[in-house]
Amino acid sequence: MKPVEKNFAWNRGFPSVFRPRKVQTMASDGCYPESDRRPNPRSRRSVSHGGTVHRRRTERWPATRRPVETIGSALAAVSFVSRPKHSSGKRNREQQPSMTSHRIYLIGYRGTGKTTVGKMIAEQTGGTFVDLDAEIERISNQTIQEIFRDSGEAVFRDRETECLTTVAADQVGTADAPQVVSLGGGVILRPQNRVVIEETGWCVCLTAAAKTLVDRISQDRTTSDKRPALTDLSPEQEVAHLLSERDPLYREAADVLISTDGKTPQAVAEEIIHCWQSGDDPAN
Ligand SMILES: Nc1ncnc2c1ncn2[C@@H]1O[C@H](COP(=O)(O)OP(=O)(O)OP(=O)(O)O)[C@@H](O)[C@H]1O
Ligand SMILES: O=C(O)C1=C[C@@H](O)[C@@H](O)[C@H](O)C1
Ligand SMILES: [Mg+2]
Repeated sequence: MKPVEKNFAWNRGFPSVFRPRKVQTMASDGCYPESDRRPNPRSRRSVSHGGTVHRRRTERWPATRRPVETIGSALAAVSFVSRPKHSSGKRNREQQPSMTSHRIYLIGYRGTGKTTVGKMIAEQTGGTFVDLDAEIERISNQTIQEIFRDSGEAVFRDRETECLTTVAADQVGTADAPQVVSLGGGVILRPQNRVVIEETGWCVCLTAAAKTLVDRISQDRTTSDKRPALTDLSPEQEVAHLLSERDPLYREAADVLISTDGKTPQAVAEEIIHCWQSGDDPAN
């Protein structure tokens, strides 16, 4: 079921202008066929509009999907997706008994602010913070750029799943001081990652218009180390096409969508903290 949105503009302005140069079908692990990979990451892949969309949650928990409601003016850009409860300590354990951790996952495309906002939430709630990309770099002793260059995206995705699984296994955080985990922009590509996210935390998806993302990514000083090209398209084309491919997956994984356009990271952090502390969908 699709979330109702406000200020949600991933694909705005990019419908037919930017066509992929070559269309490939994304495999279920979120990567492209090995045979199509070339050594240089910048020329390694093109993008697909036809990537597989896995409908895991509607198949597993059809009864828990509910219509989405937007909420009042203070949180006008927040959309609630259909999970029954989140993990702020008021989770309905009968419905999802495996959920015992107090964890906020942040997902969203590169540049939506997951790392920046995640740190703020942890600081302001007294919780702990984990950045999954930083964990992957730590266990690899390489930057993400170097992992892509030396080992390829498939190895990066394997390490991403490994790190996510490790982090998710910890029973950490409290309702007042949650563990905040900022995930990589592509973590939602693998169905198994989405299951882990679903079962071990409350998931907030940050969004922004494609142009906003291109601007933030190009201006961020960590981009050369952390954001290798994912296609051989221009930055603008890459963002537009990957957003269109990932959009359904972000929505599937998210409990809440929050637009970050025109908001400071602090304002975004406050929205998320407010939602977390309110303990349930405010519209209910
Ligand atoms: N709400 C915002 N307004 C303006 N700039 C922002 C906002 N959020 C983040 N930024 C800036 O965008 C850049 C990317 O932010 P950040 O690294 O937090 O994104 P990310 O979602 O973690 O990206 P990635 O998926 O690549 O790790 C940084 O320079 C950050 O300061
Ligand atoms: O969007 C993506 O696929 C990525 C986003 C970053 O967070 C990193 O995880 C890496 O650069 C891949
Ligand atoms: Mg980040």
